[in-house]
Amino acid sequence: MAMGLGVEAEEICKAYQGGRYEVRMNLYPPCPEPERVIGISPHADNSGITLLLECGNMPGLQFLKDGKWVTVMPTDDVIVVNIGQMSEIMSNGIHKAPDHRAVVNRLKDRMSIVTFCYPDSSINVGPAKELISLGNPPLYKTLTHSE
Ligand SMILES: O=C(O)CCC(=O)C(=O)O
Ligand SMILES: [Fe+2]
Repeated sequence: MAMGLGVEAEEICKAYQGGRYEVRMNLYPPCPEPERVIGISPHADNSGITLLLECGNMPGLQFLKDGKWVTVMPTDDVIVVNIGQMSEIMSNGIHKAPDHRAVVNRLKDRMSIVTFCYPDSSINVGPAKELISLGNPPLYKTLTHSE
């Protein structure tokens, strides 16, 4: 990601050296009235990146794209990599932390295993200095992950 942005990788890596990984397992039981229920409400992750495994070939994960919910079809041996808000800040908005949600279905259980990669909670994270110039002001505050 640093290479793609043309910024110093060391700065970004430093923030993750004392970082934290959090694993969450979500289980969505089948629901007789799925259209009246939401599995996880729309949100953006506050991680740096999120690694998401959809288990059991049951779709449910949706991302908001151009105002429409788009389903991510589970694919064998594939991990979905999602951008979190801390990366949106570091990239000064070039990488977006997209809104997503999970819906339920009436047929069977769905499970996802999600790993959130967080920067060091006490390190200051702000837009990378290489991305800031007179014409490109910082669009985000510099803050720590706990803030
Ligand atoms: O279960 C899913 O596919 C989405 C889970 C999710 O977005 C989350 O745990 O933050
Ligand atoms: Fe999420």
